[in-house]
Amino acid sequence: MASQISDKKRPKKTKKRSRVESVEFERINSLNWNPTLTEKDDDFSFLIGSNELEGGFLCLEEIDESEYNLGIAKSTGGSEEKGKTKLKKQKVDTKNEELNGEAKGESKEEIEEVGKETKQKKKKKKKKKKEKINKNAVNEAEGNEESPAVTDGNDDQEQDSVDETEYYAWNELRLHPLLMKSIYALKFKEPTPIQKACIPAGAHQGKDVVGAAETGSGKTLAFGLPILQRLLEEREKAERQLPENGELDEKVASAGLLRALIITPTRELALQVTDHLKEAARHSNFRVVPIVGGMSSEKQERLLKTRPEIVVGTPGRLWELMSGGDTHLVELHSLSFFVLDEADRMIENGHFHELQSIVDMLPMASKSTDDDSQKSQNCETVSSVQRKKRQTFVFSATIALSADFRKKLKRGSQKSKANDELNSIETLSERAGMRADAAIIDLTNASILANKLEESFIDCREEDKDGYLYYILSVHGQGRTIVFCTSIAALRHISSLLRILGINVWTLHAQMQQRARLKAIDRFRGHEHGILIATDVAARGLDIPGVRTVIHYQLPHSAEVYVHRSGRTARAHSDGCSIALITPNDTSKFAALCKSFSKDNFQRFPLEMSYMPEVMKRLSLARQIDKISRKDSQDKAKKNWLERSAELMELDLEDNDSEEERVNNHKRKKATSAQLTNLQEELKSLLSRPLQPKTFSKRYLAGAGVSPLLQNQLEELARQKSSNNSGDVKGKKMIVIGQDCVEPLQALRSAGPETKLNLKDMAEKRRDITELRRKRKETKKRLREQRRKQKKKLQGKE
Ligand SMILES: Nc1ncnc2c1ncn2[C@@H]1O[C@H](COP(=O)(O)OP(=O)(O)OP(=O)(O)O)[C@@H](O)[C@H]1O
Repeated sequence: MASQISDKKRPKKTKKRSRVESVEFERINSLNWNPTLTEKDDDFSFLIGSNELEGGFLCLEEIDESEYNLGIAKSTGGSEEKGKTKLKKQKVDTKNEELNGEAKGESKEEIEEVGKETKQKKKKKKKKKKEKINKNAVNEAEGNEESPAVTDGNDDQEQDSVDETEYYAWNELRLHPLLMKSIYALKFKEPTPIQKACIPAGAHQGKDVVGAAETGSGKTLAFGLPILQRLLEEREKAERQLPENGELDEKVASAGLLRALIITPTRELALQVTDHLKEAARHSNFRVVPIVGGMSSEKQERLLKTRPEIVVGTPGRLWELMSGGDTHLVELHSLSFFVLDEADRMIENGHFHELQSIVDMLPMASKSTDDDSQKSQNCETVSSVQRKKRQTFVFSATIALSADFRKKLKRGSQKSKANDELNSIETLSERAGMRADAAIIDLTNASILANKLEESFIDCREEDKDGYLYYILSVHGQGRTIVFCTSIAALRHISSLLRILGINVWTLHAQMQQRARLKAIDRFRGHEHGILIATDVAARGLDIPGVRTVIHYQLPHSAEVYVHRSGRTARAHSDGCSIALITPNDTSKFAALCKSFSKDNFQRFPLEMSYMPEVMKRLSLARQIDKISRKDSQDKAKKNWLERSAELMELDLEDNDSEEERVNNHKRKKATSAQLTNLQEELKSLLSRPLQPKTFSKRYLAGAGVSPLLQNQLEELARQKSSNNSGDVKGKKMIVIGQDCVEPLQALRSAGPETKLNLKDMAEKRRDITELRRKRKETKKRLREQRRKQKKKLQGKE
């Protein structure tokens, strides 16, 4: 009886405890940054810059937030506690059941039976949970559902199945258990080298960090985990200092403050970093919100009203809201972390205006000068005690390309903000308040490029580029491929050609509306063998798993962009390859690129030239179709424009053509249309066959584009045929050799060393040729001079 009474009481106690915990969490959540967490109290000033790098020319079209996981986060507070309470309740219930069993005098067998049932139930629950996770993953991949920043309590059960010993490599980094839980969920068995190096400095020593490491090496978590770690430590410290009466100091209990501001150069990157941090913060209740152009300011303001601790944004929209006086964004006194991701991109020409303005909004760290107080006028006035020491993190894969950068940082020169332009990475870091003792972690190797990246090139004439591109995509079209162009015109040209050739491609460039940009990425991400044709807007930061190949259709203007473009493949622990299409005009640019990566050898991409006649035949048809279609749409657009203009001016358009001209026009149109139909049909028939090398024998069905399914069907057909003609006559037998679409990396690896091109040799040859030309020129000059003198002599004699 006594036990029955206590059973009834226990759940109530749990509820009460959970309520207390929830209040505590709210209080801790609202606490300010604890300045004692940093090691020293040195003065530092903060100057940062940002700029809307991609957004200036885009329409600020509204996008459906929920579609892209940008919905206003529901208050996550409490779900963790709920989970815990639920779990505790389960434990209590199980205990009670056991106790009940004993109290009721049930036999051991009966108790065991109950135990078995509970186990079975647990198993079923686990299975359901697994199914749910899979479903969520699919939904997320399709962009259907918002991914929760915080999981439900069931994660506790999931964690039970984690073998923590597999994650021992993380132990030395002493991360908070809630962060480790996220790492288990992410299945990151060990920290990447940049994470290993940055976490102790950023999280435990409270240092500023300049981090440079190859593309895809996990830099986001290298700054993300220290931020979350310190916020969690701070929260726990405050929890320990909770006044005994449990009453909250009203000032301290003010709603969530902005603690970390992360600036990225592109919108897509901001959204990606947000997602990544949400995953890492899923157990710790911190809210991460993206603030980017391309969605309505009102919606962003609504997002900010939820008072997220971490904001990730692009400079343009951030500055727009800050200068508009958004309360959450201007309360910068609470800011403890300022991050510049892809920092070197931030300072590129014409992009730093907003960045500079944001920097100037940041209150100075601890010096309370007149200037400071003036600078922070726009911010909420706070006591000097509340002034926080900010940590500054500056990250990129290509920082180290700025030769003097490290030297200057080590000198610790700290210039004033006044009159400084944010035109170099050095100035940017100084203005961002980088302290002299900042940890400078440069893990880039001499070549800067990702370790597992294999690079290659194809040297070709300008007019053959399209053919080689089509060849690579159809003969080696395995895995995801990104084709980079420097101009939107080139992007439009090749995407149109490839579509005519029956290759499905998605495009991404800065003149697209934001919705379309995100959709293109989503679709590309969702297709195992997808092809994305992109400008350099996609060069930085985009983390799409399974990108196997990067093709440089046009060479980029700088070595940095080449590194970032190529870095879309060979990310994390995967490998990948890049192929650059080099025309004679590009050779010197390419040689300069190789020089900046300290590379002598570059591999030539292996080509099976017997495919090329067929490739060129198809391409020629596609070009003709493209030309006719373009002309047609241009004519239509011109006609529409004329009609619209006339309508606006209330004028009547007169047709001045004579009858004869009209008839001729009509005939021309008809002929063009017939020509178009013929070309399309011809191409269709070519495309219906697999792309075959010239040496193709009718007895063998082979070629690129034979899918495994088609190959199976054809093999089956061949078997049927041969069994029907059991008295097989020579020549009638058909053999199917499916062209196993070999992915470019595989082709490159099996190509052998003879395809290597020695750039040193190339450079020497070029030097020899230049020298030869110079000598020839000099000889010519000398001969001309001699002839002139002889002529003069002869004239003098006469
Ligand atoms: N410790 C880890 N173990 C395995 N994978 C990881 C780890 N940390 C991060 N990753 C994964 O590696 C991929 C690349 O990470 P991230 O985007 O942070 O790289 P990055 O260095 O910022 O690249 P970039 O320079 O191109 O922006 C991501 O998919 C991320 O989930």
